[in-house]
Amino acid sequence: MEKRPGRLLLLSDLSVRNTAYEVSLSRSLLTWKKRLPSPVYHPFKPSMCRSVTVSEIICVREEEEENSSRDEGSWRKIREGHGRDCRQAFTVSYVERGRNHRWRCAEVTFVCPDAVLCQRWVQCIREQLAALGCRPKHLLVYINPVGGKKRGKRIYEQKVAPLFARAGITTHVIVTEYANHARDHLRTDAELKQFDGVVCVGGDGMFSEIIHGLIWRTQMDSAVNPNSPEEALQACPLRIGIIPAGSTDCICFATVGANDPVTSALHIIVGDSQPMDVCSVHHNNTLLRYSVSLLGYGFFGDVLSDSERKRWMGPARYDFSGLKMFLTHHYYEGAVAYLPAKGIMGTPRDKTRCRTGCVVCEHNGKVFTEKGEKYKSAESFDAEGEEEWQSVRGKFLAINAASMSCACPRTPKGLSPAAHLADGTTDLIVVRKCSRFNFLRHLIRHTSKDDQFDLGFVEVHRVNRFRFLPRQCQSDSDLNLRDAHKRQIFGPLCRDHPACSCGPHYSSWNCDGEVLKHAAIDVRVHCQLIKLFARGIEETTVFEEVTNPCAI
Ligand SMILES: Nc1ncnc2c1ncn2[C@@H]1O[C@H](COP(=O)(O)OP(=O)(O)OP(=O)(O)O)[C@@H](O)[C@H]1O
Repeated sequence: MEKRPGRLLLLSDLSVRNTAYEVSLSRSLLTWKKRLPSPVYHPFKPSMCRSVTVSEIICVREEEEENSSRDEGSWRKIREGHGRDCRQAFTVSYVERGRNHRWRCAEVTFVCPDAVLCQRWVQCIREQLAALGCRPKHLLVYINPVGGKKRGKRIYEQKVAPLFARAGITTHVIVTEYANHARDHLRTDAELKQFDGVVCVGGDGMFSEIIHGLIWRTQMDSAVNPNSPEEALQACPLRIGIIPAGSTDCICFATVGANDPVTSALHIIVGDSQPMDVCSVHHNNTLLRYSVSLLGYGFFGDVLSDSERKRWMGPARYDFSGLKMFLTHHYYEGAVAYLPAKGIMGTPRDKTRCRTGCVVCEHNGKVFTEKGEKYKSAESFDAEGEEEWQSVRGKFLAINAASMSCACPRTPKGLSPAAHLADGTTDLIVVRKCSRFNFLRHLIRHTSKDDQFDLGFVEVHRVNRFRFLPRQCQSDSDLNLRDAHKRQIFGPLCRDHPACSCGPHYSSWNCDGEVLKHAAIDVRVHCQLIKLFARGIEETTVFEEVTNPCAI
């Protein structure tokens, strides 16, 4: 109903840079059309007609137009006609889409024939913005001053704070003083009721701190035990914004489509909301960590552990450790048990991609909300779920669980191209022991059009939950990977021959870039546990980018 052209709230002849425009406002759109001297219609000429959705207007402000040289001509006539300068103008700041999912704050100033009309326009636009309801007014901001190139504070002060101020958002800013400062503050001290959202300025490590603090706090406030893998966790009420300022900003890239502070700030201002699944990772009824992107054992676990020891190399350490781990070709024995996701839309090998307004996430989100009640108690979960567990045993080069596509500039398709941000599942990818050549084929396919899962030694399953137990882990509670790493120091050259008893028995789990200290883990997906100030990656059409056509 709202988008019908008949529901115009205002329609006036105003001028933009001395040119006459017909300007209209409905509940959903602000449109300005050039008044043409000839009736010839030019639908593809960008300057003919512009429109911006009201939900993407950042703010409106009144201007007292000054009589500058560029404003000569028609303006002077108005003044002469009225005997005094009564012109009024208002400026609308709005979101303008650039290339590669980047957003910018654009402005257009409309000059009105009189002050009363100007005030009517300003008031009407403000009323529409106030009615949106989803926009944050007060935010809690954590800045990591040492993340990435140590530019977090400057990025926030120069690029983000002025936009928040313009949009009328107030903030409480905390510059962190030590690792886990933000997490601990959120867990205990933060007065969360005061805020409409939490913003982190930093990289993936900083985002991880925020979700660990927020999820923990939400469970404490709801009397849910986060250490029990059987408990259905309570969804966090506050949305999280990420201003990318780290050396790895994968979560921001996956949810916004760009690593750009201004784009992220604008998604926060317009009050976007993107739900996201979170995996809880437990060991022996103790919570180890939460994960939103990748859990990797074997290859990706080894690359992370090795690269952590080579931090002095900078970002090149990932390439170095990746090559080293490919050449050493470790494999590990163990068993994976998993619960396949049932009754859902989508498979890990279909062609769908998780994009803004994803129907798979919406459908599966509903399915899991309805199923949620059944999983609330351990008894009902076991009784119903036990017979559906399936398992894979053997020797593996890699076991990965991708809760999102994990696309990044290095692997544009991602580890699991069809994985979804908020469908309540994770894609469990099992790469069995194979030759180096075959493993290379699998890795290379991440960067080509070929299906990386279409290989005999690779399995992929969309699951709700999985458990991993490494071989020789009879009493897994004692398994401490620090001992396994010590062994690696003494036997780095002979990995493929267990007979030498010099190869490592265990790899370690890479949990969103952090090394887990236990190999035996129990992972459960919590559907849409958190929400971000984002909207997923938008499908862009050439038409939209070039013309911004008028929608009325
Ligand atoms: N004031 C601080 N001093 C030291 N460490 C901090 C501080 N604030 C946050 N941290 C920690 O810094 C780590 C890295 O932060 P962040 O993710 O923002 O940057 P990054 O450069 O992308 O990191 P990395 O490359 O290590 O993933 C986080 O794990 C966080 O816990």
